[in-house]
Amino acid sequence: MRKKIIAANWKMNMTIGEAESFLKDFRLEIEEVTGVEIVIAPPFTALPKLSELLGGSQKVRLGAQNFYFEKSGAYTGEISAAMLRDLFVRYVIIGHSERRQIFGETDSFINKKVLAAHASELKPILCVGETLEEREAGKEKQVLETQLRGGLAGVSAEQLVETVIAYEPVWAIGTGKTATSAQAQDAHAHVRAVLAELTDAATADKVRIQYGGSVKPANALELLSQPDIDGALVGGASLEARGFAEIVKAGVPA
Ligand SMILES: O=C(CO)COP(=O)(O)O
Repeated sequence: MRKKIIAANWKMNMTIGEAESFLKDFRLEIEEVTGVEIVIAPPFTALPKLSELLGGSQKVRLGAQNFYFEKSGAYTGEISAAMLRDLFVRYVIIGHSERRQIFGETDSFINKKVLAAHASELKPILCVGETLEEREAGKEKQVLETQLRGGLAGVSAEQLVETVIAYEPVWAIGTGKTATSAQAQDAHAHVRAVLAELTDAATADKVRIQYGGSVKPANALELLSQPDIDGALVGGASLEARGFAEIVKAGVPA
């Protein structure tokens, strides 16, 4: 069985002080929780403090929201995989729709990051998802397939098992509109079918596929009960310790 993975994507929120106080409250809330993997992806500035406070905790892993695929050099404003590894970061979010839309990231650029992450022992959380126009035109499956094939080009079966896919329909991000559990399950099953085509069914069966887009304590259990939904990538609702802890608890095996 795939262990659920619940990740907080704090986006451009949380000062160091706010992150510290979140972690203090959150750890109390999840003291009894087992059987679920928890990831927090704060802004870069809060990573050193959280890394120090977590001290290599197995219970809460650190993620980054971005990085650049080159090893070092003249890339003003960028952060490398080795810099993240210095802070014991395990996961990195790649290809979030905000990076695709606002910062113009393409599938081939995203693919370079996925390959560089694996080469540096960072586990990618590769985000895919269609816009409202694409869904209304009935193209969502085609869009997912293009993003997956492009983003995962050259990724081996062993690496795919260490990759998390996040299905985030763009129309559900920050809008309060969640995909219904049936819509999400349908998309996740399609993602898994594409992964099976890229490798084989046994490999695809091991890959964890998160849902993201207005996940809240009130809808987490229903979403996480679907057969192909193996976790959540949570934005807004991950900024509050108790609410995020409730979502984490929805991922604990029954
Ligand atoms: O983009 C998301 C997580 O990466 C989802 O954001 P919201 O949970 O705020 O809709």
